Amino acid sequence: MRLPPSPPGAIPFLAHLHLIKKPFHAHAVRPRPAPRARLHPALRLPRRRGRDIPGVRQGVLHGARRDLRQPLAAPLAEARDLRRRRVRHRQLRAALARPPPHRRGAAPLGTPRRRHVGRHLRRGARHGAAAALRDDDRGRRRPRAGRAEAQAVRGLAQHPLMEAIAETKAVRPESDADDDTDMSPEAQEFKQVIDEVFPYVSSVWWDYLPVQRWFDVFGVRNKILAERRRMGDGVYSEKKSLIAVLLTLQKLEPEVYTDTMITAFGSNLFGAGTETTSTTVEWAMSLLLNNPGTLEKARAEIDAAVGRSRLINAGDLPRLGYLRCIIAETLRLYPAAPLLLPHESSADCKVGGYDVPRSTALLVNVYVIHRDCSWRSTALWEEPGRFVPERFKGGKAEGLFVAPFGMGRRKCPGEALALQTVGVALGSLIQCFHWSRVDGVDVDMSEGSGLSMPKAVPLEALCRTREAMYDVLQKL
Ligand code: HEM
Repeated sequence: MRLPPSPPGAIPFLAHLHLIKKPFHAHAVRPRPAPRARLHPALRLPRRRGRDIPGVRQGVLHGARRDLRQPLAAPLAEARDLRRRRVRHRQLRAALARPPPHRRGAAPLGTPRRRHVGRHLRRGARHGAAAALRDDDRGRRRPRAGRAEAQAVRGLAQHPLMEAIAETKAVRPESDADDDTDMSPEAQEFKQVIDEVFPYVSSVWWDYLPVQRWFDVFGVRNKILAERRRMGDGVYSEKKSLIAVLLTLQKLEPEVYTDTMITAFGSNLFGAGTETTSTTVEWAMSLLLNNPGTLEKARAEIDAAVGRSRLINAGDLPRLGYLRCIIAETLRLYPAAPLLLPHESSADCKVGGYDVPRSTALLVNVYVIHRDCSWRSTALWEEPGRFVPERFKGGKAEGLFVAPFGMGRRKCPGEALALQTVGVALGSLIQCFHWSRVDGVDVDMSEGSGLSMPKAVPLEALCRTREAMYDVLQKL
């Protein structure tokens, strides 16, 4: 068996665990691979679930891309949940859980049931995004004059999701408005849960210490149980939210669409969709603030395609090619899930010419792949560290590997909604406000650690309403 090479330094019990540094995607996976290496060396980690198989927790590079693109019914696509034991079915399984029944192997891709659900999800998402971005709501969420903080940007991106999934308002009604927050109490509560729990569930070594099976090392289990109790049994609505759609399907197939499944699916979507989307908007705004020329170009495009007499909406996005390039370039440089979700081989297989035994945990490091310039002798990305949206113009990046939403059967089901939400949120910010950096200092672009690769230093910027948009905003 030709196992991927391992770096030196493994010690008993911990294997390579002590070598892992934060943020994981940027450090642990770069133990200097040989030039043109097809696969990063594999880190060995403590045994999982008592099986005598070393966990390979590693970024897969270069040649491995082909293997990963092959029919992903392949063993690697399985991604069995690594944390099933601890984060139980009902709440807060977030993106870490097994897929809901219609996304599991039992219902093969393309079966009528899967297509049916997919169609409803997309329709529900469109409905939610459209409703959420109704002009009257958006006006209240605009950053106040002066300083805009990451929180305001997040609220803007979060709203369509909350609306699409549960018809839950993210914005406080005018009558209840106070000066501290625009968020509705439900939105605040949800945000609090995400903020509290995400740093824990994204911990890397928590997964791998056998001792955590007996002790709740970080108090995570208790936290999740407490939050589950607090959140109750889910939010139901008669309107066409995703949850309402699933409840309709429940009537047709009650054994599949159980209450438990719907509750878990709802929290999965919330968990997987909010931070990723809002983080992407925050990274994009940060990049634009550091590249004012690009910001101006995007604004000119919006002015030409949308005008100044109304706000941008989702229907405008197909005509805003440059804005879409900005989003693609942001996701290339700062993919919200830099290691995708953990995949696990369900059978022995080969990746990049190496044998990968069954039950090996495999992390695909798209962060590194997206910044790779050394595949074969041809440069993959020119100046990969630079923000150049033009590289996506006119399909120029076609054939290059960009997979911020993953690939195969476990690919992100929220991709269309995410691109729409990010597009409208970012487009509105560009269209309505003049932006500048605080004290003229470059926005700090360091990456923090966490499942959705947050910024280490939350974005703070100065904004001023554009005169040309003043009337439009006044009428909201
Ligand atoms: C910019 C925003 C987003 C990014 C970058 C993103 C990225 C990803 C990635 C990389 C995966 C794992 C794919 C893999 O392992 O191959 C994933 C899974 C998932 N995403 Fe997203 N996502 C985003 C937004 C959303 C939204 C808006 C939703 C839902 C409303 C969503 C729902 C999910 C779910 C449920 C999964 C788990 C799928 C499964 O386990 O089969 N995501 N996402």
